[in-house]
Amino acid sequence: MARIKVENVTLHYPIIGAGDRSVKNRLLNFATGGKITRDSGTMVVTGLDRIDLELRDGDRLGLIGHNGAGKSTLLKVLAGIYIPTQGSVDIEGRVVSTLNITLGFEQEATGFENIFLRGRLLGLTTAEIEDKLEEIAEFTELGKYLDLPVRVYSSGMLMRLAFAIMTSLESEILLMDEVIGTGDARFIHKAEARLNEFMNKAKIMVIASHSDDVIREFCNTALLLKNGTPFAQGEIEEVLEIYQSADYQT
Ligand SMILES: Nc1ncnc2c1ncn2[C@@H]1O[C@H](COP(=O)(O)OP(=O)(O)OP(=O)(O)O)[C@@H](O)[C@H]1O
Repeated sequence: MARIKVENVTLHYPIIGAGDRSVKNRLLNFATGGKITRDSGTMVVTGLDRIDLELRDGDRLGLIGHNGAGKSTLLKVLAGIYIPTQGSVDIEGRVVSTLNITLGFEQEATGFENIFLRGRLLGLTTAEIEDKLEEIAEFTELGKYLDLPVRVYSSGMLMRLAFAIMTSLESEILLMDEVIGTGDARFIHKAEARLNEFMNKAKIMVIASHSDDVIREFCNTALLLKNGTPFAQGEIEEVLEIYQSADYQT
C-alpha cells in the first residue's frame, strides 16, 4: 500500500540580495505567485502556505492553479527535493518523479554507462539494470550513440534516454510535471503509449498541469491552489469550474 500524508506544510523561499520593492510592485505581485513578505530584512516568497493532503492507493491528483500558485513547489516537496519550512510530509512507497529528468547525467560517460549510473542511483541492482538494458536501449532508438559520451547528445536525445530509463522503473508514487515536451512528433507519439502503461502501474499519481484535458484524462481528484494555499479540492469538474470563477480569478 502507498500513502502520502502532508500536514500543515508551509514552504518559504528566502530571496538573498533582493532589493526593496515599491508599493506598485507589491500590488502587481498580488495576482501571480506566492505572497512576498520581509523577514528581518530578507525578502521571503511563500511558495506553499498551510497545505494538508492525504492520498492513498488509486488516487490520481491533478494540481491546478495560476502561474506561481505553488504546483511545482508542492511536487518538489513530495519528491523530497525541498524540505518544508513548517509541517510534515509522510510518504510510504517508492517515489519516481519526472521533475528535471534530464539533469544529473554524467557528461563524460556514455549513454549505456549513464543507464547503469542512473539505475544505481534509483536503487536498482546491477543485475536488475542488466535485465532492463536491452529494452531501454531499444526504446531510445539512439543506436550507436549509446556508446558515445552524453555530452554530444542533443536535448531531444537526452530526453529520450532519461524518459526510457524513468519509465522502465516500477513506481508506487508517480509525480509528474509537463514531461515529454521535447522530442520529435513521432517519438512523442511512441512515448505516450509507454507513459500510459507506466502511469497505470503507479498506485498514487500527482500531476501538475495547465491543461484541463490532461487533468480530465489522467486524474480522479483535483487540488486548486492560489498563492500557495488550497482554494478548492475534490471532484474534477467542480474544481475546474471554480478555477474559472470570478471568485478565484480576482
Ligand atoms: N527557486 C525559487 N526561489 C524563489 N522563489 C521561488 C522558487 N521557485 C518557485 N518560487 C516561487 O514560489 C511560488 C510558487 O512557484 P511554483 O513554481 O511552485 O508555481 P507553479 O504553480 O508551479 O507555477 P507555473 O504554473 O508558472 O509553473 C512563486 O511565487 C515563485 O516565484
